[in-house]
Amino acid sequence: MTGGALAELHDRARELLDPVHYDYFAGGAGEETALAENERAFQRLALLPRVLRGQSRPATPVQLPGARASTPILVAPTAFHRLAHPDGELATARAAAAAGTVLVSGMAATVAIGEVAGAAREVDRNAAVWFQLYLQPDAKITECLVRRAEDAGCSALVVTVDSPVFGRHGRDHRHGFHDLPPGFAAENMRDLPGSPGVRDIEMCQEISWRYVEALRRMTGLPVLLKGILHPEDAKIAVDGGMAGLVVSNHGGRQLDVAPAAIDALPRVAEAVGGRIPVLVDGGIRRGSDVAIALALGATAVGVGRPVLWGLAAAGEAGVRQVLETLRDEYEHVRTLCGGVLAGDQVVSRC
Ligand SMILES: Cc1cc2nc3c(=O)[nH]c(=O)nc-3n(C[C@H](O)[C@H](O)[C@H](O)COP(=O)(O)O)c2cc1C
Ligand SMILES: O=C(O)C(=O)c1ccccc1
Repeated sequence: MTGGALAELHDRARELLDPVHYDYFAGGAGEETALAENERAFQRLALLPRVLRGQSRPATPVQLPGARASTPILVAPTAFHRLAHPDGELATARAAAAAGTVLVSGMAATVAIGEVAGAAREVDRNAAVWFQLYLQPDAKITECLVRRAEDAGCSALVVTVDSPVFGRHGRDHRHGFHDLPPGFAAENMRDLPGSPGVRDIEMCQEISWRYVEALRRMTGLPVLLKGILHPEDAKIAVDGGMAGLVVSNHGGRQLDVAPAAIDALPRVAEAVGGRIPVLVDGGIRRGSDVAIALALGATAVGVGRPVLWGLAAAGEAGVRQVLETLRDEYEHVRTLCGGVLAGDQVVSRC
């Protein structure tokens, strides 16, 4: 459940969306424990403000791989935006560019990456768009997707590594929702080598670090790994030349017994030791969640479902409202905290 200032947009989205599509966006894996924990974990945390620090006005830009964002609040990759709004990923891209932040556009987008990146650049010619992908068992397919992202002008790749198999989403199963309705397609998967039409996205449990290394050699783009929770995996990623990590349990849509992303962040940040940026997503619903994540060592955060609610409620303007609200709240909280956010300011409410 979305609390705070974004609750109304969530309610509006729920009213407007087909209930099957609403449940696809809202739902999680298994008993939805990881999904609920992502939000609950933030409620268990509080921030100790520092005082009398003679602050300057808050400016909160962040340097990220291939992007300088004006806020540390990114759009996380989510699938099938045209199910939320007819403009789909084009609207999301325009809103992210207007907010001066990075859109991570998904491999499972319903608009092709070239058009998505083009829409962002029409708003701001320096807009940064990253491309999220799942490594495919056939390296030729992965390589073709990488070239499409490069040709589109994407400035980084985000490889999602928490999905050796598809998550089991009970709500989708109960609705019999397994495929996009007619008229919608995962447009990045169209006309790939050896497959006429739209190819299925494959999850493959044989994918290993060797595939990541092959990808790194395939492209000059920075590569981030998304879905890291274990500190040892974070160390392997740093040693393997990754440009960044996203601590994430995939919004509670993969391993249901996974911890909340924010609870996994401190150990990952410690293992990385500042060598590369560490991002986190899952359960970010208000500005104070952003502040807590940054205090615990994140460089930036990703926002998934709230962006979908904004998109469903009001298209581009709705996504802009989500990003602007989170930014405004975050800057306010940061100022009240004395303009600093460090690990020693985070305390438990329990
Ligand atoms: C409907 C939906 C689709 C998603 N699709 C993808 C995807 O294609 N690739 C991916 O890496 N993550 C995907 N995610 C996970 C998000 O990138 C992100 O990890 C998650 O939504 C963050 O949690 P939040 O929704 O609580 O903000 C999806 C999430 C949702 C809700
Ligand atoms: O729904 C998801 O969470 C997701 O990651 C996904 C993966 C492939 C196709 C569509 C969505």
